[in-house]
Amino acid sequence: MRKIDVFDTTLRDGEQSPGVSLTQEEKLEIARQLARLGVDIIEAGFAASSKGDFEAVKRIANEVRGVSICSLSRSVQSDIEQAWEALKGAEHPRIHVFLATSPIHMQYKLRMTPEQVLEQTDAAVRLARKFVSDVEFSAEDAGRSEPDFLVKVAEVAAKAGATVFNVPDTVGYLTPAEYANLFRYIRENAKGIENLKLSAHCHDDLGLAAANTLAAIEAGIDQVEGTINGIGERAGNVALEEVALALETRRNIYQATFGFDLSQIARTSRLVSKLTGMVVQPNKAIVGANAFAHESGIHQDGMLKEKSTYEIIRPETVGMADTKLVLGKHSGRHAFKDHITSLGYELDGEALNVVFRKFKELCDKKKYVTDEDILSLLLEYEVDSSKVAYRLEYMQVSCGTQGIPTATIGLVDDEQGLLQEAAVGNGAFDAISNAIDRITGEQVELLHYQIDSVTGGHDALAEVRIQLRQGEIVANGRAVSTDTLEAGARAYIDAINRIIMKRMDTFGREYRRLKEQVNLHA
Ligand SMILES: CC(=O)SCCNC(=O)CCNC(=O)[C@H](O)C(C)(C)COP(=O)(O)OP(=O)(O)OC[C@H]1O[C@@H](n2cnc3c(N)ncnc32)[C@H](O)[C@@H]1OP(=O)(O)O
Ligand SMILES: CC(C)C(=O)C(=O)O
Repeated sequence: MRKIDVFDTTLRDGEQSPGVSLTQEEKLEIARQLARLGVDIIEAGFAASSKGDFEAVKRIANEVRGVSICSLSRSVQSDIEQAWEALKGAEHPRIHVFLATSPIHMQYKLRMTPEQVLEQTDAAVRLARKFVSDVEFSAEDAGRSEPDFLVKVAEVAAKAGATVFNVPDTVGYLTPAEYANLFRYIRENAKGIENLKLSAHCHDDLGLAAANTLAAIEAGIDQVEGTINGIGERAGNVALEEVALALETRRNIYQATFGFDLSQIARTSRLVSKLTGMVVQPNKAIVGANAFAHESGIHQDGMLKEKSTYEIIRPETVGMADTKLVLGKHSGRHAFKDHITSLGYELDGEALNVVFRKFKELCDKKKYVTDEDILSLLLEYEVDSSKVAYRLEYMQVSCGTQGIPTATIGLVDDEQGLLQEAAVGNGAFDAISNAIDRITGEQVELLHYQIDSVTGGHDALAEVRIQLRQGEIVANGRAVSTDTLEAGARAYIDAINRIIMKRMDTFGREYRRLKEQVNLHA
């Protein structure tokens, strides 16, 4: 297995993401975690760019051991000197000098001729080599540079003492085949670069950063540059965790490794996301919240039977929590049953069908169905009073700032079928309860009405609890719905049904008492 050097630039190119600015402490914390992950070189910053960056590079150089610490530097004397000042305390210091080599950059940005670029490359690398034995030279915008000119730059850099020649696709322009061919071209045509390590540095402007990096690896390069979570200038850099896992999962193709402790990937990703404020998109490969989540019934069924049906990487390999079977509108009975079993419920047959149907209805109303929602459905099923008397068939409510609140209610009773009534009230719920009272003919007193949100958000389930009294009998009703008025109506009906249940039970007990008395006297 070929070992590829990993050059992490989360703290330099990653910090160039708009809006990201890390403190010294934060940079140090990330650098320590990168060392734990197993990167080979940490580009700690651009020492000459600001006092803060200088100090951060210096601290990381002094405090992080076991890895090379590097500072970026323009090909100018003062930048290189400052890089060295900052890196002095490092166990393995590297100075990374760069100069653009594409016609566009040379003409418009640097206002230099190709000859001047060659001269400055030579001078910059030679100066850096006076301070350190490890010097990387980057031909900025190599992706849009003339291959023959790059060959010349590589030769000059190698002769001046560079150890690494980086070929950045600075603007993410190349395709995988073009990038791979560029490396082959340089390796085959440049003279005296046998000891020069070739390095890939990809940006994701066309979403090709990972594909380009892998193509470069296939072309035999020695070093990969990238960032954690793919953060960086514009669309970002290649995400190192993606390449690491591609190498791991497709060893048969690449036969190369980063040598990472893969179990540190999730932790590193979370740390970088937290400290930079760059949120990881849920569907991001390897480290996104959905990367190991399965929502649809067919996939969940497959996962329950054999994980390899839909998973090419085990989440624990990268330190993520176990696979999530997310329950949603696309889930099936297998996954639903498995999930409620994990919540401590054993349902089968018709009972499972009833709760599963209610779950599907809820999924059509709510974006995310949480465990609390499911527990509410299960509770509602367990204590379903509609088996005793009334069930809500429909309700229609009219209310507003003007006019009288009015409710039309349709209840079903197994013996009498559909029963309908309308009523007005002081408010919408009052109108609803009056219409229900008309249908049931029950004389009840409302003792308590309480509404709570089961979960958060606009589509949260509302839970209504109601207490009613009829003479000596007090009964509680409870219901949940995404509609607060519907939850109120169902809770009210639930309480009435329980009053009826209790009354029947009381009559039953009285009947049994009288019957026992008659038997005693007989
Ligand atoms: C592809 C990359 O990611 S490259 C790294 C990009 N990162 C950064 O730029 C972040 C840090 N940068 C900074 O803080 C500032 O740009 C500084 C401190 C480096 C320079 O600031 P200033 O002196 O104000 O110059 P400014 O940034 O406006 O312009 C850049 C100058 O450097 C020159 N330059 C650009 N690249 C190089 C290079 N590799 N070597 C030498 N000179 C260079 C430009 O031609 C321009 O020179 P000019 O002033 O003669 O026209
Ligand atoms: C400085 C170089 C390596 C760079 O960041 C780029 O070209 O994208």
